[in-house]
Amino acid sequence: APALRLRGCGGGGRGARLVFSCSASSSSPSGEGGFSGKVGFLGLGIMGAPMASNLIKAGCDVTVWNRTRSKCDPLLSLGANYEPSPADVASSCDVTFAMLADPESAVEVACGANGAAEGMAPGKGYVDVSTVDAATSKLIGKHITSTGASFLEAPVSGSKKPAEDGLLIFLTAGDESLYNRVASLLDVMGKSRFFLGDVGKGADMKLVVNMVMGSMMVSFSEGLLLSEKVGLDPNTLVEVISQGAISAPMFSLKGPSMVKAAYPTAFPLKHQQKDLRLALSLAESVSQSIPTVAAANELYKVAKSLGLADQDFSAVIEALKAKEEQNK
Ligand SMILES: NC(=O)C1=CN([C@@H]2O[C@H](COP(=O)(O)OP(=O)(O)OC[C@H]3O[C@@H](n4cnc5c(N)ncnc54)[C@H](OP(=O)(O)O)[C@@H]3O)[C@@H](O)[C@H]2O)C=CC1
Ligand SMILES: O=CCCC(=O)O
Repeated sequence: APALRLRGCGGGGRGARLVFSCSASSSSPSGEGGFSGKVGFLGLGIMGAPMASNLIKAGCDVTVWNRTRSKCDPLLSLGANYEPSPADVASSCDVTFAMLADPESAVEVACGANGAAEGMAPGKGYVDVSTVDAATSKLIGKHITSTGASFLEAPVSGSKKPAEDGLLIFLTAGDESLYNRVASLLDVMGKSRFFLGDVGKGADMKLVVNMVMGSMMVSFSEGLLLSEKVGLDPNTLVEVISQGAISAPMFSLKGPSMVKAAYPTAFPLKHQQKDLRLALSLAESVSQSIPTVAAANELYKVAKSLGLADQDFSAVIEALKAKEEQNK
């Protein structure tokens, strides 16, 4: 019998809440209340590959596509099917997930030539788990729903390791019946899910979370460098922080390698900068001032110009080091 597992489920509508419930479907999406049908997955990068892999391992019938074809191979070895375009995946599957880099690629894959919308039809669903802004998500949703299919945005909190471990947090919004239909699939890939209302609310939540994270990383970087400059061991700073009120897994996880100037990529710096850019635009849309985020964004831009776009976002500390050098 499948093991019982605690899962957090966001309540519906406005003011979503975290309600814990027991789910008996941690390892299998099929069964009562589960998903029966074919699942498509578009975009097999750092996040998409382990998410699709977990669906396959849970027994789902998965069909994959990725712009760079070779990234499909490990999934095909696990038993996935392949289709040569997003449209072909969408037309051969009941529900299709997409995990793309940014707004431009998410729109291209969903709405472009041979895009997923071309393969959509009534009864099918499209779940975009990429991090994009609300306007992009609404545009994609409009294309998908114009075919009679349903649309759910479901960006995720959690990085490479939670994706591998099936411990992501889904921030969903859009079609609530599609949300309920794919709940068991989300539970294979994640540890909790929130339904936040109309399309755009999931994207907004994701950008707010990531803008906090991006600024935290800059502040942490400044602390590491200052501690070293005043003769403290930055490793001790990491340890002290880990025991106090500002303890965060991110600091404990990334601090030791940052001290060694190593930035193995879990969350690419270029994506963090994209999220800060989108968060700044979100804040602008409601005349909210977010000066700390604006300053952090400038540092990520400097880091990109130093050739660090594909390193982990913790490499932003190198932008501070470069500024130090300039000031000498
Ligand atoms: N990494 C992380 O920790 C997290 C990332 N995210 C978000 O998830 C999304 C994916 O992130 P991640 O997996 O890390 O990113 P990657 O850069 O590893 O993967 C990006 C994916 O997008 C595809 N892609 C890029 N441009 C195009 C295009 N023009 N047409 C078609 N496909 C394209 C890539 O294809 P190809 O292989 O051909 O390049 C690849 O499959 C991003 O929105 C990111 O912000 C969210 C939570 C955590
Ligand atoms: O978008 C990336 C989020 C990374 C994380 O939540 O650890």
